[in-house]
Amino acid sequence: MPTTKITNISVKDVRFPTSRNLDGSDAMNPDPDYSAAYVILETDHAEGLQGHGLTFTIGRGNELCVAAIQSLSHLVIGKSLDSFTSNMAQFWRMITGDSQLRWLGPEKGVIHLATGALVNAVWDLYAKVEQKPLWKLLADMTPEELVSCVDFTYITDAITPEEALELLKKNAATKQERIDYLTQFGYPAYTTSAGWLGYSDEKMRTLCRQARDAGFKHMKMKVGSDLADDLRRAAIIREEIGEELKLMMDANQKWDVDEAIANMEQLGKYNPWWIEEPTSPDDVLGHAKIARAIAPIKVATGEHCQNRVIFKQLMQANAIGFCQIDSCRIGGVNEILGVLLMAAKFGIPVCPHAGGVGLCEYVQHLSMIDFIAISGSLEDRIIEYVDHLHEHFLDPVKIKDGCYMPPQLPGYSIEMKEDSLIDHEFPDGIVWQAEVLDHNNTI
Ligand SMILES: C[C@H](O)[C@@H](O)[C@@H](O)[C@H](O)C(=O)O
Ligand SMILES: [Mg+2]
Repeated sequence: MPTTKITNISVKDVRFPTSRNLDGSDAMNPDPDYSAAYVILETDHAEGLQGHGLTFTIGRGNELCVAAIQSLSHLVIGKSLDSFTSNMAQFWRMITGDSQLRWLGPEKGVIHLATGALVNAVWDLYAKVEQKPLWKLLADMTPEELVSCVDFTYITDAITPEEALELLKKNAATKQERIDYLTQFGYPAYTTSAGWLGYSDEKMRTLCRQARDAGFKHMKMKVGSDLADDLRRAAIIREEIGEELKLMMDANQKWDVDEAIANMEQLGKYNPWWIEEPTSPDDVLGHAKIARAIAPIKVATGEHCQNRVIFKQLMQANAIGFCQIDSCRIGGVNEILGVLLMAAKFGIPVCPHAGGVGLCEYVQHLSMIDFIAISGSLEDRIIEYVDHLHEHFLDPVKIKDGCYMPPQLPGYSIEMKEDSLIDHEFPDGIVWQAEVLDHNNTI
């Protein structure tokens, strides 16, 4: 088969005016405009295949990610896909190892968000060329092949390639059973759609009822603005969902460590399963202190965890009960696989961060490969689901009875419709031009 060459890259600043309805609002982020720094890898493939990837932001600053992706583009333009896929760990080290760009991180912040978009676009292209959805491409790899995708630099004190191999080999013989299970029942999801901070009590009640009727067994609410308000809203949600559904709380980094402990003492009355991002995402020891103080309520974090090293420390310090990988905050599929392997070794369930734009489409593949080949378990594992913006994707997620059904089309499910990309391009797309008109009319 002829090799596929990456001939060019285009990068787009795509934004959705979600702040209009306060969708996605939380205590730290009251007015997010869900956005994507969106990459298209052009190729010379006979069927015109392209690789698509994005990194998620909440509006202003998306242009910085676009610029960072452009700065990385020389690392892939003119190269063949085979030269990457023949040694995926080396590919990832090459992308994160440009000595001048590395200075901007290393492996954190805007440059790492950009890495996530670019690396994921390469995986999307790889899966399309192989004509498999990404989860299946990974599921069909031997344990040796899967381990060879991971850069173990800085994590060998937590897991070595040999240990990873052993772990994967244990699950290899029974992979098909779990694929069959997913095909029949799907992967369990939880919803955050009802619990955004900016929603009225009435809207929250209606959405709670709808979510319950749709078969969800877990729901997440936002906390962290005002304790009295959090307690009042938690009481309303419990009234609507009853005691048997699991309730999770998300403070989006609002609290100091001791404040988190004190507040959770009171919110504990509503029996939360986890408290998410109780404090700064960089405060490993702070998370550990909170975890010790509020047990059996668990601590969850990860959507702002900057790389595998911080995930490693959170696990080593017994600071988290749930690991919330984010598909494009860290450096894409390769780095995520390293985190999934560490989580499996430490026995910590992975419940990915999703929602935003495209994150549900992405993470379903990651949880599925975790179940099929890595942890081999569904116990205490659920994928976040938010009911926004799926209509913009060519292969949107399919939810059945509160579960994600395995995607079937080749790729990483992240390709957006052409019209959506054009209409939402910032600032010239018609959606943003209409926003400017609205704004001028109201002043
Ligand atoms: C600004 C965003 O909507 C966040 O609130 C969201 O990602 C959230 O933390 C989540 O866990 O879904
Ligand atoms: Mg969160």
